[in-house]
Amino acid sequence: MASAQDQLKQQAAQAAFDYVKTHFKPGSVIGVGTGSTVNFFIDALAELKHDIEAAVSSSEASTERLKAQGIRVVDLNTVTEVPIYVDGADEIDAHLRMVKGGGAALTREKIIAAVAQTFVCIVDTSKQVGRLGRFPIPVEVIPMARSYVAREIVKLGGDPVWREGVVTDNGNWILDVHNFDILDPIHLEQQLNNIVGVVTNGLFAQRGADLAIVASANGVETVK
Ligand SMILES: O=C[C@H](O)[C@H](O)[C@H](O)COP(=O)(O)O
Repeated sequence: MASAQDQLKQQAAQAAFDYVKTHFKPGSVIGVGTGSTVNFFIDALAELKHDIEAAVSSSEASTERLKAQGIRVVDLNTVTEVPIYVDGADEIDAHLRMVKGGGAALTREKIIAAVAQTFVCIVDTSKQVGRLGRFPIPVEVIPMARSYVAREIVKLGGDPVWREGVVTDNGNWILDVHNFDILDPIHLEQQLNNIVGVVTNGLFAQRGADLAIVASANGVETVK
């Protein structure tokens, strides 16, 4: 039997599917993120496979799952518009700023989010926070820069831990940064990006979500 949290993830995913069904223009490309919540969304999306021109995907795992559902996946370079992007998050605040990358897909997620017109974030209520940073901030680094980047992060007040053994879809490594006291997420996002050797970081504050679909025991709520 599915856990209570999985049931909430599935409810958020189903509500996102309903949103897509209402707002999606047949023949356009949909952006699809990564993670256990998105997996429920991909499974629901199969129903629309004849209307969807194609999907762009933020990970090899999601690409495989989309293809298994009969949904074509195309290279983002062949696409100029992504009207809707659906993805999960590890944390989301009231301003719809997020922490992402628990599944190491942050860089491709940030790229699709940058292209997308509407970012729909799907979460269960456990991901809602007053202030970002309880979940460690993932930072994707070029492997040879790992130690240097870690030292620079310590100067910013964080405690980086190498996610040893994990290689991203881009061939890079992840540092998970604990104990940041995040008063200004946009500023920290920029500071982390300014460290040489950082590919990107899991703070999605400059470009947050446009819409959050949050499932809790009281039902599904849409936050704009
Ligand atoms: O890298 C992974 C992504 O940012 C996910 O969207 C995030 O980790 C949430 O995943 P889940 O839905 O499995 O909690």
